[in-house]
Amino acid sequence: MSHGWGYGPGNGPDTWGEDFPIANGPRQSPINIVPKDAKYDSTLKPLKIKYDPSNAKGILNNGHSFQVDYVDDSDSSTLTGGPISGTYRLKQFHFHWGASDDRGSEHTINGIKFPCELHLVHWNTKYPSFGDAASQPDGLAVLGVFLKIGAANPRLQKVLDALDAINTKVRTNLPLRSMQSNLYILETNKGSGLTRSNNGLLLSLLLFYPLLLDICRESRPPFLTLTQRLFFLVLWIIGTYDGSLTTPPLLESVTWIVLREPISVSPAQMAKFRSLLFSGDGDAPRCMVDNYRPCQALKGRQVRASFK
Ligand SMILES: NS(=O)(=O)/N=C1/NCCO1
Ligand SMILES: [Zn+2]
Repeated sequence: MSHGWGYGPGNGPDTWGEDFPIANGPRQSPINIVPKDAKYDSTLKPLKIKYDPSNAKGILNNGHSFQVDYVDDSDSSTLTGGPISGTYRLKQFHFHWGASDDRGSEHTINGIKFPCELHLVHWNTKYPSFGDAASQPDGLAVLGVFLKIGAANPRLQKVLDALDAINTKVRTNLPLRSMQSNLYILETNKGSGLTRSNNGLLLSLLLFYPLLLDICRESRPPFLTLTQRLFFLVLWIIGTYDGSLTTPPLLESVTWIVLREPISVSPAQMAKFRSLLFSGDGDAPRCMVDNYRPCQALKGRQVRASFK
């Protein structure tokens, strides 16, 4: 039985070009980001993230990573601004990580690897579906967030708590009922009049909360109300560029938006990621680690940044 693509010695990233020749294409991902070579682009608009936790529909182990899938039949969870035009809907998020803390991220910064990288995958609503968008040069936008070793991330823990139920590769989504209430990070300050219904900036995934709150603290002019401060939330982009999916079919349809600020993950939480298996029930167990593609050639592409 021919094994599909994976991260092992016989089916890893250096073999993907056999079935997916685009692996050697002109805009492959990930890449090494060299901040001093990135071009500061003052025209980059503020990134606007709006996620509705009730859109989360399931979590699954797909044999390459685990992902949380979102209902994407409306514009209730979207990404706008930054380098993209129009509205992109959240489809799913997933992670890439290493067998040890010295590796695991797909993008690198000055050659430095992080232990883990979060990808939030969005599709351009100018196309009828994710599948249609995925074959278009401006079809997808993926937000990349690095995870760095530090304090345990209580909000990340809510996601990791679900992993015991998807330890092996499965084909179906595990309902997320128990997690939905926790998937949201922040009840924005009710006193500020920002409520679930009317707040377009309801903060996004639990994974961003500490990040956004810190940015809010750093960037907020003291005289502004929380409401106004929220609109000053700035997510610094360390690198945005035209790239591809980093997993087969490696389609060159992704606008990558890699954030500068990492979020924290504890060693114990990293151990939880590493407790997953690539293998399915009944197969010889193979630990799900090192599920990252190495950096690809830049091939003349310009990487832009939202800060000097
Ligand atoms: N790592 S990645 O580029 O986000 N890859 C994928 N594949 C399907 C959706 O996102
Ligand atoms: Zn990914």
